[in-house]
Amino acid sequence: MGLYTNLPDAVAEVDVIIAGGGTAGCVVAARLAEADPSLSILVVEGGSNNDISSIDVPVLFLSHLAPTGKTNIFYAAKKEKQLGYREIFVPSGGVLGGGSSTNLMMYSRAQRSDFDAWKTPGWSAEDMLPYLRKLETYHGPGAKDRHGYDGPIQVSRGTYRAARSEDDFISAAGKLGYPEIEDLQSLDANNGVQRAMRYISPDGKRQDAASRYLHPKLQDGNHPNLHVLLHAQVVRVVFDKENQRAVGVEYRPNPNSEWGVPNLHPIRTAMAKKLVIVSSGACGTPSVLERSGIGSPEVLSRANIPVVADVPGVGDEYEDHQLLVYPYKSSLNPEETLDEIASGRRDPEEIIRNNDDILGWNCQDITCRLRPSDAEVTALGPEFQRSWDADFRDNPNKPLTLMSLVSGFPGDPTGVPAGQYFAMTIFSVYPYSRGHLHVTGPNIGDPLDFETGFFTDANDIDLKKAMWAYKKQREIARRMQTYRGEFAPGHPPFPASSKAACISTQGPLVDVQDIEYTTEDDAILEKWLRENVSTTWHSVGTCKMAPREEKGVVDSRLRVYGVDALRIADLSILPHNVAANTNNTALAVGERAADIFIEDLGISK
Ligand SMILES: Cc1cc2nc3c(=O)[nH]c(=O)nc-3n(C[C@H](O)[C@H](O)[C@H](O)COP(=O)(O)OP(=O)(O)OC[C@H]3O[C@@H](n4cnc5c(N)ncnc54)[C@H](O)[C@@H]3O)c2cc1C
Repeated sequence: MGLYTNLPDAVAEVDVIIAGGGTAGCVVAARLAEADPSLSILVVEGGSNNDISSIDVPVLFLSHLAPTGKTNIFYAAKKEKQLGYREIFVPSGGVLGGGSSTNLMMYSRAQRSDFDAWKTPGWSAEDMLPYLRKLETYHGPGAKDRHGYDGPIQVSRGTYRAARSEDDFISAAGKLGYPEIEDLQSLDANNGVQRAMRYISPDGKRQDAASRYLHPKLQDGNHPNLHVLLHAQVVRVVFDKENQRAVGVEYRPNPNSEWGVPNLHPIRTAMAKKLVIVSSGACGTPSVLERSGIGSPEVLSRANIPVVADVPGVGDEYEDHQLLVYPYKSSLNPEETLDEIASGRRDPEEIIRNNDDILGWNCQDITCRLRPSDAEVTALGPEFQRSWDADFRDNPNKPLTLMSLVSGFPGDPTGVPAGQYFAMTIFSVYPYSRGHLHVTGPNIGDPLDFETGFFTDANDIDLKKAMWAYKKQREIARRMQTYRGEFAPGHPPFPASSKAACISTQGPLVDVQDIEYTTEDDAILEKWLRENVSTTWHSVGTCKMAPREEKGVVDSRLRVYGVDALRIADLSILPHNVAANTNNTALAVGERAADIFIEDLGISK
């Protein structure tokens, strides 16, 4: 099997190198190997293999978010004034399979108008639908022509669901005018709620890109030219003497890898005869490019890196969906939430030994796409109304926010009273705020100049979206039969005299009317949002597919401007954001990219 931690000399020169074996990287590697088994391919992945039980077993997903964990890379942003001078740490997949191996397994597809808004030949929704179908074996409801039924990734409800929470949420959302939609992932449906589908097989296994695309090819004996080097971080791309053509990569052992052997060897080089494809994710790819001399001359000069190609868009316009999470006390039973397992009251080893159905659960039972009513838009003020009129009003395909129901306390349970909780997670899509992510020196260990930019947009439109979403999710929660009040430390500290104050209740609320928030309450909410907004782990757009003069880094065939034989395939290329959790778009980018590279390499399929 072509998995290495130390590269044999025979593999030090291949046809194609893929720098990063994440979601998109695994798809590209497997599809290229499938198209031409004689093509020699080397994936250079910074992290370990994905053969870890917390990856395979869905219910253990929270372990990947522990800051001490080794399965994610935590990209540290600087303190940002508008966020109460907080430093945000943005986790991103850091093992073979990337985010698909460490994520929360929510199945969520971009909207039709998201792809169309890219305005890029070959990437419209109609162009992308065949790839969205090709990647999946779908076990859910909906129109047959929208889904795939023989692809590598199984999409199902998994082996477990909290049916009472689902029904309760759907009934409460219905009272506020949001209907249940059986397939909210059809590209066209919007403004409703869905019983969640997941990247979990019907028998309860995580469906990550490494397990489903790459390993089968590594193990089937028919792809001897497919190789994967683990625990190896790509420092930079190597060019020919004229600095025009990418001919390889320099890499070093990952000193942070729990499984790697630090300082095993110095920086080494692997050579590529045909293509170098960078697929290190939206947080990793811009740094690889900048260390290679591709980027803004000002950024490169500050970092003491000679310019190979002047491409000013690299690392600019960083975007992420902006997450807020709100916990509630509930009357749910222990088997209906994650709380017993997450708090250690139930031993995970025991449920693994018993092969309990709960193993195949990600605790996210509902997903929603929501838009505000006209009156709610107006109430958010004239600037918000202008943004809405310009960007949303006439496009009913675009939601303002995505929301999920989590069956359990959504974080570190330390200090949280024993009990059963549920939570609403909300992220506003299409943020107006932008950040950046640049290197500050030529070495891989040099600190990053990274700002998320959350809530920096003109007129605070992103903040107003979050204010609307806070009020909306709370009204849904208050109409649920299992609601027993807010878990106060997870909500803004409204004073006891306010109608918005957090409460405890012994039973469900009756005759629920919407909370009226005063100007003082809104100020408290705004401050709280600034001090608590965080990453949704959906980084995109740092090496856009757009014209170079519009901060683009790659063209529609994913060719990096200014050099030859260098491509990008990951979520850094998104020209505009998507109203979805981003794994599906990463898989689809991988599929589309693979087809482009197969054509460019002259491989006939
Ligand atoms: C905690 C978490 C929860 C999420 N939950 C969901 C969800 O429920 N549903 C959903 O749809 N999406 C979710 N996502 C988002 C989704 O997983 C990502 O958007 C997707 O994985 C991005 O794919 P990518 O190919 O662009 O990059 P990645 O999958 O991040 O792959 C990048 C790869 O490059 C490697 N790498 C980085 N730098 C280097 C280097 N210098 N040298 C070598 N290798 C390098 C990394 O180790 C990684 O394997 C979540 C993400 C995270 C992190």
